[in-house]
Amino acid sequence: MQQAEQAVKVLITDKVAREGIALLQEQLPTAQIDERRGLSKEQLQAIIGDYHALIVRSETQVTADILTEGKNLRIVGRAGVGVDNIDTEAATRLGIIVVNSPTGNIIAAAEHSIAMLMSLARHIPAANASTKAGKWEKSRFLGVEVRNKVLGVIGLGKVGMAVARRAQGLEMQIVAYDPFVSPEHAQKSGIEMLDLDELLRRSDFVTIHTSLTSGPSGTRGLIAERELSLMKPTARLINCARGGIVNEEDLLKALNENRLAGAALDVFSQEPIRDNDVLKQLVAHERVIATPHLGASTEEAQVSVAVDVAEQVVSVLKGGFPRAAVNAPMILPETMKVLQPYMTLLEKMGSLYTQLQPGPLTKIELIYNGEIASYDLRPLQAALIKGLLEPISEVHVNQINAQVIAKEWGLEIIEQKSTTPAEFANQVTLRVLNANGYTSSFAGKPGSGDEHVETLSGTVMHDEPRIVRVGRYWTDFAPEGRILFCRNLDQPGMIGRVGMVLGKAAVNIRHMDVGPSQRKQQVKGTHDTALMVISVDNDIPEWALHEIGETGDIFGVTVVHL
Ligand SMILES: NC(=O)c1ccc[n+]([C@@H]2O[C@H](COP(=O)([O-])OP(=O)(O)OC[C@H]3O[C@@H](n4cnc5c(N)ncnc54)[C@H](O)[C@@H]3O)[C@@H](O)[C@H]2O)c1
Ligand SMILES: O=C(O)[C@H](O)COP(=O)(O)O
Repeated sequence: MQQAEQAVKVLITDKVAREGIALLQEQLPTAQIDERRGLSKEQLQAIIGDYHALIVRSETQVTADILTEGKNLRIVGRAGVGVDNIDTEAATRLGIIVVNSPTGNIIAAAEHSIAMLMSLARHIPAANASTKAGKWEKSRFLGVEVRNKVLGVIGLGKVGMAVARRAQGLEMQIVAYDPFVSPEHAQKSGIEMLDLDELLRRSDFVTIHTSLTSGPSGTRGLIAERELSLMKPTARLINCARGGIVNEEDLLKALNENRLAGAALDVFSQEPIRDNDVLKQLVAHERVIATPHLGASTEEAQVSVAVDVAEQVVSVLKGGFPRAAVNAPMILPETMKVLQPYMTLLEKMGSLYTQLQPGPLTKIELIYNGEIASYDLRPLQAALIKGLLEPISEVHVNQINAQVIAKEWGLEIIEQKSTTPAEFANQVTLRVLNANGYTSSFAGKPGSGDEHVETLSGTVMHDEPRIVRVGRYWTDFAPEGRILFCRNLDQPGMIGRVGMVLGKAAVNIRHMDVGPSQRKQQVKGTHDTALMVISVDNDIPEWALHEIGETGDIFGVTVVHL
C-alpha cells in the first residue's frame, strides 16, 4: 500500500468534477495527479508510459496503441457509463482494468431525454431563438401535447426505464422494444413490449436507450432507412444514447422528404462535429434539436461519476478491487475477504508447482472441498494462473488478463467443487494432467528422474495458507520465502546430515517439516522415502546444495522461492 502511494501518477484527460480530483488527492497524498486536456493522440501516446491510472470521459479515445504505450498503466477509469471510446479488449489483453460509473448519470440522461421530448413537442429552442431575434411568431410554433401520446422506448435498461417512468408521469402510453427484457417484467411497470417494427409504426415519439454495439446483432445502424420508413410522418425521434445507432444520412433524408416531423439528437457518430457534411446539415435542419452530448452534464451527475471512479482508482492503486469493473469479475467485498487468503494459497501453489516440476502445462484439475466451494471462485483461478506462469515467463498475469493468457499458453483448467470436506475443512487440490490422464506420481525409483509432483493440496488456517500435500507426501508448511525440498530414505540420521551442511554454510533454518509418504504398503527390506521441506532465512550456496545431494540417500534437492 505504501509503495503505491509513493510512486503513483494519475492522468486526467477530460473534464472531471473537482470532487473526484479532491478525493484522489486526499486518498493518495503523495501521488502526482496531472490534468492535461486537449491532448492529441500522439501527445497522449508520448506521455502515457509514465502513468499508473488514466481517467477520461467520452472525449479521449483510449485506443489499443495508447494502452500498449501505457507500460505502467493499471487502470483506466471512465467517469460515466459508456466505454465505447476505450478499447476494452486491448485493455483486457494487457491486464489493464477498466472501470466506469454505471449508475452515476442515469437520472441526468433520463431528464435530458424528457427535456428533448418536451422541446420537440413545443419547439422551445426555435421559439426561443426567434423571440430573442425580436420576432413574435406565435402561429409558427404550434405544438402538440404529449398526454395520451405513445412513447416508444428502444432499450429498456437503466436510462430507458427512468425515461419511461417520467413519461408515465406526463400521462403518456409507454411501449418498448428490448430483446433482453421479459414482457412480464415490463408489464409490472405498465409498459407493453412490442417488436421493433410494431413499436415504430405505433409511436408518436421514439426514444433510443441502447448501448452502441457492433456485429451482426449489434445496435449500430439499428434505425436506418427501412425503420424510419415505418414511422408516422408526424412522429419524432430522440437519440440521447450513442451516435451511430441511428443512420444519420437516412435520418437527414427522411426529414428532408417530410417523412418525419422532427428529431432531437444529443449524440453523433463524430464528436465534436468537424468535417462531416451530413452531421452539419442535420444539426442545421430546422426540425432538428441538437445538444453537444449533454445527457450527463448536470452538477449532480458529474460529482457522482467523478467520485465513483476516483474511489475505484484509489482502490485499485492500493491493491484492492474496483466495484464496477467492465473487464473483470465483479466480486462482493464480503466474498473477497473470504477469498483473499485462498488467492494467496493458489498463487503460491501454482508457483510451487512450476518450480518443483518444470515442464509443459496443458490441463489442470482444480478441486475445491469444503464450504469454500460454495463461493464465486473466479479470482482463485486467476491467482493460480499467475502463480503457474510468472516464475517461468515475463508475462504479467492479473485478474483481468488471466484467462486470455491461459488460453494463449494452451492451458485448460477444469474445476471440481464439493462442499463435503476432504482431509481438511477447506481444501484445494491441484492435479496436473497430461493428454492421457494423470501424470505418473512420485512413484518412480528415488533419483531415477521419473518422479513427478502431480498433486499439491493446500488449506488456510487462521487466514494463513498452508501446503498439506506435495505429490504423495503429507506436509505442513507455509508457502513463503526460500524453501529447500529434498527427498530422503525414511531412516534415522537424515535430518542431521542436511542440518550439518546448512550449519556449515551459515544458513539459518526457520522451519522444518518431514512429510511421510502416503504409500500404505512398504516393500519388505526397503525404506520408503520422506519429503524434507526446510524454510531458510538466507540463500543456500551452490556448494552446499551439491554437498546435500552427495551425502547419500538424499535425492532431488531443489530450492524454490515463494
Ligand atoms: N447522452 C449521454 O450523456 C448519456 C448518458 C448516460 C448514458 N448514455 C447512453 O445511454 C445508453 C443506455 O444506458 P444505460 O445505462 O441505460 O444502459 P443499460 O445497459 O442499462 O441499458 C441498455 C439496454 O439496451 C438493451 N439492448 C441491447 N441491445 C439491444 C437491441 N439490439 N435492441 C434493443 N435493446 C437492446 C439492453 O437489453 C439494455 O436493457 C447507453 O448507450 C449509454 O452510453 C448516454
Ligand atoms: O456514457 C456516458 O456516461 C455519457 O454518454 C456521458 O458522457 P460524457 O461523460 O462524455 O458527458
